[in-house]
Amino acid sequence: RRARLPKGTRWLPGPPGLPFIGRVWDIPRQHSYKKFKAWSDQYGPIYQMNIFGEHHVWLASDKIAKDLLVTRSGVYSDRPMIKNLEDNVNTFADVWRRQRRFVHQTMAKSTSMKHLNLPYIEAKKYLAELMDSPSDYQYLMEKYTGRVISRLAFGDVRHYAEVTTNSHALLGAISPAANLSNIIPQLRLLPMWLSPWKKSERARHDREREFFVRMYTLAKSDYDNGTLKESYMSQFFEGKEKSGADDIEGAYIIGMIGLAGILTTASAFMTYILAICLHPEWQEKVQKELDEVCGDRMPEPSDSPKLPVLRAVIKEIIRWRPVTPSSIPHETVEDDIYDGYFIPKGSQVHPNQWAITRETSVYPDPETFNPQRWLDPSFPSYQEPLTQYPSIKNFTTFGYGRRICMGMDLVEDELLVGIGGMAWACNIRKKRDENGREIPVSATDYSSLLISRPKQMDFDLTPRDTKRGQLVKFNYAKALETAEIIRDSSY
Ligand code: HEM
Repeated sequence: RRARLPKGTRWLPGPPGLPFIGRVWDIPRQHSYKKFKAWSDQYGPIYQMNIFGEHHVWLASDKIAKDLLVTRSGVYSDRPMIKNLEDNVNTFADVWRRQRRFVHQTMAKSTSMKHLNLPYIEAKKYLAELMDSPSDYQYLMEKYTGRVISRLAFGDVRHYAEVTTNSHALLGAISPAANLSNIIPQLRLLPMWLSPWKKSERARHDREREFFVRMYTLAKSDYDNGTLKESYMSQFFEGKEKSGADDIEGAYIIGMIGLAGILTTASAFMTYILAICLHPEWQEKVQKELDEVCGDRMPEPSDSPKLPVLRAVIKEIIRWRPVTPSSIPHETVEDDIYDGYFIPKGSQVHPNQWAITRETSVYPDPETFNPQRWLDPSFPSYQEPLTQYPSIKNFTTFGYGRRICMGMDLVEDELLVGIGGMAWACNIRKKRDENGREIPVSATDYSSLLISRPKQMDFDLTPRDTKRGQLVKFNYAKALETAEIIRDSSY
């Protein structure tokens, strides 16, 4: 290693470890991002570590993340191979690289079409179902985001259940906490009969491929018949010649956008419930704002400029509990030198969201859920004008540079009408036991997968008043009657 160090440069600091395996025994399987933050507190906002022969660099500063991943995006925009995934899925990374421009155009078109107003339309169904069955909230939140993305990607809301199942399976496959072979890459060299991971990954991969190809074939036949609705699929068929992608590539690209769009946004919805159980005063503040702006109607995306308090709550949700706290790593395609430190080609660079959202110079008292930090000029994170800020766009929890999340515009609308709709229609609070005592909820009991979410909670959800309860039912019934909303088998 020393021999490769270019003259005049140094290695980054980092926790000392054993040759080859590094410091692997010290990395907890659960919430490892907290340990990586603790090391950045000790070794500085950029540090390195070798793990099983791979070079990792952790970033705990928004400025350094921007210096590297945005300003030097030509070097820092590859994705590391996910060790546990089947080979042909990894080959898919090449397709993604070539087709990113196409995906970008597709998502931009979706934004200009206001996502066919689906976040608003589907929120009518979501709110009606949530009021009917609050304890199914996790399922219903996934169903809401699932129906929206299923319609946008494949032209039909009714594939949401399969998209969701495949998303959960993929999340398990790529999460370090769920698969040892994602931490110890050498495990993938074991033959199939010795490796339970490989066997279950092969089965998962085959199911996913079958689903993607089936969606594609179905959409293609609808497209040929002239019945395919405006969707990412229809845009793909229209631009197929130019994109140069073949059928399988097209199926994968759109399938993957589908999988990216469900569990992420649903996680932020779940944190809203937790945050409001712990800080009911913010529910009241959002309700006051919504009453003034929307009165008797559900909030719509176009209300956004008049709803800074709601946007502050939403932004604080994804700061306080980032959806992908350990981040999604980038990989360097050539050697680089930053501030005199040498970062070799092939380094995996992690902009640790848990650490970056806890930079005390930007977010004083970072563990406290405090939307006020986005509304009050005395906080360093405050930005004006309040008709535009706070905005979740380009926030650190959506990543950086060329690989930044492509779903931000959609997420913005989904959270505004979905969370705004909940605040407009319902009161959420901690459940009480038979003696009227509040049942506590845990502020920290989150899952450890790459997309993190609060564990299932007990809480009370009731209509704010009879009128709003009736309005939610009426809106949904009307949307069904006019076929604005397509019914599904479960409701
Ligand atoms: C709260 C919700 C979401 C969060 C927090 C989130 C976060 C992220 C993050 C951290 C990345 C990696 C960025 C990087 O490597 O620098 C990413 C990538 C991506 N996201 Fe999202 N995401 C969300 C929702 C969505 C939705 C709804 C969609 C699709 C409609 C989507 C589509 C994508 C795609 C396609 C990529 C891959 C970009 C690439 O590798 O080139 N995301 N997202």
